[in-house]
Amino acid sequence: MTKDTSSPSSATETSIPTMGRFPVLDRVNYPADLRNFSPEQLNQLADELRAETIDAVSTTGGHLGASLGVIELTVALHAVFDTPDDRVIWDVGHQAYPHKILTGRRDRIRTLRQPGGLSGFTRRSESPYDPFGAAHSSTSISAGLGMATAHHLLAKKNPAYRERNVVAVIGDGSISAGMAYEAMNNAGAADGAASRLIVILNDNDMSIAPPVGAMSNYLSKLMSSRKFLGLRDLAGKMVKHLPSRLERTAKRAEELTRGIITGGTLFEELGFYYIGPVDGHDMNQLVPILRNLRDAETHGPILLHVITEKGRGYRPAESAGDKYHAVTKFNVVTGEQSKAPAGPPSYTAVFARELVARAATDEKIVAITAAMPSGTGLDKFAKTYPDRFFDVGIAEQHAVTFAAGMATEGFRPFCAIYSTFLQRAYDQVMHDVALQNLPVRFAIDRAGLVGADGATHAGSFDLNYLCCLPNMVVMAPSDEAELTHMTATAAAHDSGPIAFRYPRGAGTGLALPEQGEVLEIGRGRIVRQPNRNGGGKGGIAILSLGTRLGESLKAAEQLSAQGFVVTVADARFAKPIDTALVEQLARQHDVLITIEEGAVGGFGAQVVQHLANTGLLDQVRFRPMAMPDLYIDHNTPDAQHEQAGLTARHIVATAMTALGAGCSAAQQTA
Ligand SMILES: Cc1ncc(C[n+]2csc(CCOP(=O)(O)OP(=O)(O)O)c2C)c(N)n1
Ligand SMILES: CC(=O)[C@@H](O)[C@H](O)COP(=O)(O)O
Ligand SMILES: [Mg+2]
Repeated sequence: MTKDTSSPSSATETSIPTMGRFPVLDRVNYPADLRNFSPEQLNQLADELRAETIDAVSTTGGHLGASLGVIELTVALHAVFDTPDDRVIWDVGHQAYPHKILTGRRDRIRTLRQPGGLSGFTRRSESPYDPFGAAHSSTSISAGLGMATAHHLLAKKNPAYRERNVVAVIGDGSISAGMAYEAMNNAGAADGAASRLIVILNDNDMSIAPPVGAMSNYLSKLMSSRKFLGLRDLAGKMVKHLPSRLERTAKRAEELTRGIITGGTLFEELGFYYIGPVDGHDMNQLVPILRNLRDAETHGPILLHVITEKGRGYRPAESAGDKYHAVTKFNVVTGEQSKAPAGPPSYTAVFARELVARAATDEKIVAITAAMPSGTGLDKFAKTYPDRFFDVGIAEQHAVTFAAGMATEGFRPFCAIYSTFLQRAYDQVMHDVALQNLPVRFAIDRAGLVGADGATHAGSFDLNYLCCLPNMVVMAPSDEAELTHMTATAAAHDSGPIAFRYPRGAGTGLALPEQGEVLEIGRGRIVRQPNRNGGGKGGIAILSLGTRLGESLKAAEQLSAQGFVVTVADARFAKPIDTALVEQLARQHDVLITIEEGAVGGFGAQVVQHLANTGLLDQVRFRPMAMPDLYIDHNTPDAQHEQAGLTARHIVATAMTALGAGCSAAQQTA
């Protein structure tokens, strides 16, 4: 997967360079504009929409491959369904760029993922055509069933109410998650409530990496064992009155009694009416099929299985291993993506390097990812130790409990999951790991603010949800050398669960140690010790957790240039905190600032609790700095840190304000 390292342009640059080049697309501002198009016009619209999507993403970067795979489906859905009254829900939402273009957002499509611009995912506040916001996967069927049920209740009360069609489009990768099955389990038995729910399984045989698991194998078999449904087959299968659930169950019971196995699909067994597979790029099939579904007087939940190709219609994407899942800005003609200037290795790479090195001498180390092998760096581990690497699919909950199971048998599992996606597995972390004190190692990537993916992907809450769990050890490296040490520490920590969180992107560039050292649990370090020139107490202490240490040191320089005594310490551990260090800093300084890249209630809360319990809170002006109580939108990471108030400037201001509340002469002793 390619990383987006391009610097975003301003969201106010909203020119439409392709205007005039696309005569059919130019006529469409909203879906209503295309509903009377002829089949030829719809096909041409799809071609133009594809070209427009490619052109736009070439200037912004983003999730291109998935969008290219659903161009025809997007046009067909908006041509057939009465959106936004009929609801179309895009699972994950990373494939919704063409949908955005057709739903009144073409003039802003070149602001995608840029500061102040369109989100890279669906978002309710952006458009009525986005009935459900997403970015985390596998939510669409549940949300769709909820909407369908709500409409059903309204229709029951008011016979004049038109029950809306609800279409949930979910990918073959996303349907591996438990939530999708929970939803199907519910929908398949929901009787009338799910009667206008249509699930479209967009099967492109790709996740971010090639898909894994039995479900993926099953879909491949389903695909290869059946030819594409043509219109003639469909005529037989789809009549105006689709068989009711009761009729289907009766037919199935009768067939089973007679010993006939009709090859019913898993979806049929779950109570869905399965239609497919269908060529998802053939508009001339898609439109009549969708019309038929729309017009059917009764139907139960339906699963329409469409086969598509990720990256379709753009050769560089079609031939790329990752199908251009996520790209930087690129040259449309060559497909060449802009490269980040050579810089220090990413935190992800540093973690992977140390884990691979540790695994060489420790055969109990195993590594687990939930469908993010390249994003977590575990693809490197997989290459070296394929037997000890497990990609469990988009299934974070399962990943955690699977790791717990391995830990019970004496293995040393490293569960590498992005902070935001680990939220999915919280009960598993608590109930299956922490409560049983099992030594699962959580390598938590993308901690803190992540840039263009925005609030849905920010790793804001892991410190909060982990630090409150008994038995859990929580670390955060301040640089990549520290990450090496923490990886080693986690490997050596057999007495219970341990987590370490690190950010997206490049490290500081410092030389890496040959090998990580095992750190003493709960011990921080002082990294800047002021010269008190024989003076005693006073000044400012900054206790930083994680990679805000650089900003803390900058702030210290600025404050000491103004004559203040400043100590800077690297907490290393958010839990257990280094109580001796905290007490020392509180006793020796007038102001104690903590800083962390996480929501209020994480590391700072641990420190304040200790200060309060020891009475030290009454003796020091304590100022915890954490993220503000809001969701920070997509932007450059620097701008996000600025908005979060977590830069050197903010630390200085915090210190000055605290000092202004009663600055003593002792503080000026530097
Ligand atoms: C809960 C969760 N875990 C992981 C991800 C990261 N992720 C985003 S898209 C994606 C692959 C989705 O595959 P699929 O549904 O088949 O869609 P495609 O990209 O193939 O169109 C993954 C793993 C996520 N968004 N949400
Ligand atoms: C859509 C999605 O969830 C992923 O593709 C995500 O955008 C990856 O983020 P990174 O680029 O940080 O790996
Ligand atoms: Mg897919």
